[in-house]
Amino acid sequence: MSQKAYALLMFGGVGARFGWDKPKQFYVIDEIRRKTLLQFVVQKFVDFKLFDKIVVVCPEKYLDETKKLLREYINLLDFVIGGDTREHSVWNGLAFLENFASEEDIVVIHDGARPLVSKEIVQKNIECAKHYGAVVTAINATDTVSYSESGERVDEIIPRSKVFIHQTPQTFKYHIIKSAMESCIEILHTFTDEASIVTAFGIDVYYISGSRMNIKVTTLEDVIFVKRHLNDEHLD
Ligand SMILES: C[C@](O)(CO)[C@H](O)COP(=O)(O)O
Repeated sequence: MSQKAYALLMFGGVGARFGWDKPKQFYVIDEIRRKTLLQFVVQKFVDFKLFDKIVVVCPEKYLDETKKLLREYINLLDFVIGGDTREHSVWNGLAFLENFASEEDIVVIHDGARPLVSKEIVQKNIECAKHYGAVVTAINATDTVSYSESGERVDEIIPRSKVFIHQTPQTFKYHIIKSAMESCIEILHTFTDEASIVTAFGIDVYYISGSRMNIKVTTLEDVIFVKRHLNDEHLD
């Protein structure tokens, strides 16, 4: 039986930390091709040609604008309204997939705010999730990392070789992510990613090597980094 692959592209947030009057997905990050973050990421996932379905999760308030910007690919996409937190948005995406997905199908969850992810990383996620059931893209910490209860002074140094920074995609067999989220539905808001939920559910999550280029656009400085990279790429 061939396993299908579904992408959940998370544009559910309103970008409070971004400091702009609209959510960051509407910011033009590719000035040469005049593409917003939203258009850039969706086009990338469409071009990968790895998915049976691509689901765009976005805030209700911006659904019309999102659809308008993506009209070029509208027949290739499905749209789901996000929830109050990231994990509620993912849950809404999974609930939508219930109509299509089989237990063993693969769900690739990706932050809409990570435009520089490569096809290789996404492919590796799908391959490894077929084998392991649950994988997270991650990189090693290269700075020294400490733990602090108060946030004012260092309590403990954590050996950095043992610290992994989670990125996306995070990829799972449908039944694993669905059962894991169901099991903690009341406390979804306490989690910041899906790997944490699946780990809390007692299922092993395996690392896929990420990339330092796969940054999450959180602030306007991050946008400058991405824009510069895309401009350089265009000049090459
Ligand atoms: C999922 C994530 O990218 C893993 O590092 C991160 O937790 C997303 O955080 P955000 O608060 O949705 O930006």
